[in-house]
Amino acid sequence: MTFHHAGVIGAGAWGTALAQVCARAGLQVTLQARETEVVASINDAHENALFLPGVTLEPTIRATADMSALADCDLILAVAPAQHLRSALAALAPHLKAGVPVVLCAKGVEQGSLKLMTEVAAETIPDAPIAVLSGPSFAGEVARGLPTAVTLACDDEELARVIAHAIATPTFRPYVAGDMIGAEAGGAVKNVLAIACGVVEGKGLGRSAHASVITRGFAELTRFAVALGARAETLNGLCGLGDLVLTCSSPQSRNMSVGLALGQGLTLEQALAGKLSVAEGVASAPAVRALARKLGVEVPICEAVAAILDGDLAVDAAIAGLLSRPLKSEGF
Ligand SMILES: NC(=O)C1=CN([C@@H]2O[C@H](COP(=O)(O)OP(=O)(O)OC[C@H]3O[C@@H](n4cnc5c(N)ncnc54)[C@H](OP(=O)(O)O)[C@@H]3O)[C@@H](O)[C@H]2O)C=CC1
Ligand SMILES: O=C(CO)COP(=O)(O)O
Repeated sequence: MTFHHAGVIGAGAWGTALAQVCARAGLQVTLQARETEVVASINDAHENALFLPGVTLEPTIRATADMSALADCDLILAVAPAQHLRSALAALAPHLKAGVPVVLCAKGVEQGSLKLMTEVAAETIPDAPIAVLSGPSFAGEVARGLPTAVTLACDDEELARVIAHAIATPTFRPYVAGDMIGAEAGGAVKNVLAIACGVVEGKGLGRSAHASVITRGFAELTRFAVALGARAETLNGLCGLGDLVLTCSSPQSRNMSVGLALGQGLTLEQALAGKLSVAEGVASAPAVRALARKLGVEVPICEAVAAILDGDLAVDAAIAGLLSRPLKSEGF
């Protein structure tokens, strides 16, 4: 199987960056956006002025508002945010040819249903071969051609390899893996943990606290993913540890910047005011909390983040609560 024409759903920052990657990898690219101004900006000025300003896009990328324009694609990358993936895939379904693989790129858990993105895809496009792309990748960096490596997970190893080769460039290295649940759980939970790290930063709690939250957060993330059916080793890779370290370490992360604002005393409403872009951890935190409770897994940092976002727990009380938990073991 070889691919020639990639369709990208969602022209936010990441969809646009992935369209850029695919174009650089030599694929014909059709990028579907909902806003006509985004379509015009990409087609006329080769820039996504709304979601990824300042990056010159490959001139071969064609944007469209019309989902039916993806009917000729032999590979689809679904990059709508997690809370909109269901409606985006439902809109794609009538235009999706049999056998065309769909790569899920959103990082989140669906609120209400508490479903992972692969479960949403199983309900909306049940016959499509599915893969998951996740890992440390700030859209702006990737779109500018700065190097990174990501996880491309799929049940079908051969398909994972073919997709990885089709979208790889000298600066974008997909590593294949067989564990889709691990890849998507890693991406969803690291966003919640990045909010926690932002709070640590905003409160000025220091580098040691920051490293402790990343490490205990990683334990939490792995526990949660394994309870969902993931393999722990997947979380040691780019889609787990790799993305956690990136997102928890830079205010370039929308999730970390929300946490920073909360730590500095802003309300959630103030932290999100005027922002077009998504901080997926805000919607995923309550879903991760609910799913963890259902699975009987302890996720104290995610619980604290969800309670802060709900307005049920003040930041200082959340910090005091985490610090006063019974002492634990790292293993004997
Ligand atoms: N930005 C990044 O660095 C990275 C982001 N991701 C993940 O990619 C996903 C998309 O994020 P990103 O591209 O950054 O998004 P942005 O915040 O840049 O853009 C917002 C996106 O939301 C979409 N959107 C808003 N409302 C709706 C709606 N009602 N229905 C469908 N789509 C809607 C927009 O679609 P439209 O264009 O059609 O308006 C646009 O794609 C997220 O899950 C994110 O975690 C993963 C790796 C890196
Ligand atoms: O997923 C990302 C990097 O891998 C982007 O993180 P933010 O959504 O927090 O900006």
